Amino acid sequence: MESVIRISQLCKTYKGIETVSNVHMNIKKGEIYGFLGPNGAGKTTIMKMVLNLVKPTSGEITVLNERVLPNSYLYLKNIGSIIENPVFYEAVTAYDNIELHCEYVGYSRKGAVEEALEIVGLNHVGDKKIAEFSLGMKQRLGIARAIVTKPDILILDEPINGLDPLGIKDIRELLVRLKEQLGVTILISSHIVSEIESIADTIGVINRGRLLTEVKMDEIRKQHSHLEKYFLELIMGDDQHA
Ligand SMILES: Nc1ncnc2c1ncn2[C@@H]1O[C@H](COP(=O)(O)OP(=O)(O)OP(=O)(O)O)[C@@H](O)[C@H]1O
Repeated sequence: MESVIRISQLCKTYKGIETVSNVHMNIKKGEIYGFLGPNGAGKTTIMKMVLNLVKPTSGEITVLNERVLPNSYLYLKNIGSIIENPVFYEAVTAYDNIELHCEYVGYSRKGAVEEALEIVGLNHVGDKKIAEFSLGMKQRLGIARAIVTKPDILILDEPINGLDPLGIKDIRELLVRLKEQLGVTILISSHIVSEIESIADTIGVINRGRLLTEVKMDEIRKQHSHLEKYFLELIMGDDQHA
């Protein structure tokens, strides 16, 4: 299957400390790639490098067959993203926030904002100001903003953070729908294994800046009862060698 994001020999050093070390990843078209690792493992840094928000120290990133270079930006039109907590204009309505985003990225399609709000289940509160939104509503709105331009790729950094169990279920179902109905490729990070277990096609596990494994969920299911056990064994085994 075709790779939409290819990462090879990727390294990032901050103040002499290598936080991402020789990482290789292959995210295939139309899959949900669960990017798992403990706090501080390097997930956000890698996602930021894919989005050209952080420049790699060395290595190569290719998105939709285009090499990401320091001044690349056009490829970003194909990607919707949430990195860390989504930030909005608090005094502006949900609808206007998404519309402002569309204007900013130069996207205009009639009904796009309504459609995105509907997909994430916020169509009834489009005229509410963000100041009145709960954390879960903001997370959903972050996804609405990420999908409003109908991107081929979604990069979601811990999008389920702070949601209640029902909210988590909704977002999971939404991501699967986006994959199945729209063929969107999704890279989603988490440090909570159970959030990812039921929806991911492939798992990449990162610890201390190194990718320990990249494996199909089907393979894990064949050999292990739970992803959590597999994940903890990998991380603890790696930490023992530190
Ligand atoms: N701008 C920066 N300057 C210095 N160190 C940084 C910077 N950004 C990240 N780091 C360090 O890089 C490492 C990886 O951080 P990163 O945020 O990528 O991890 P993460 O896997 O996303 O963690 P979490 O699950 O907590 O969000 C951490 O040790 C962090 O302190």
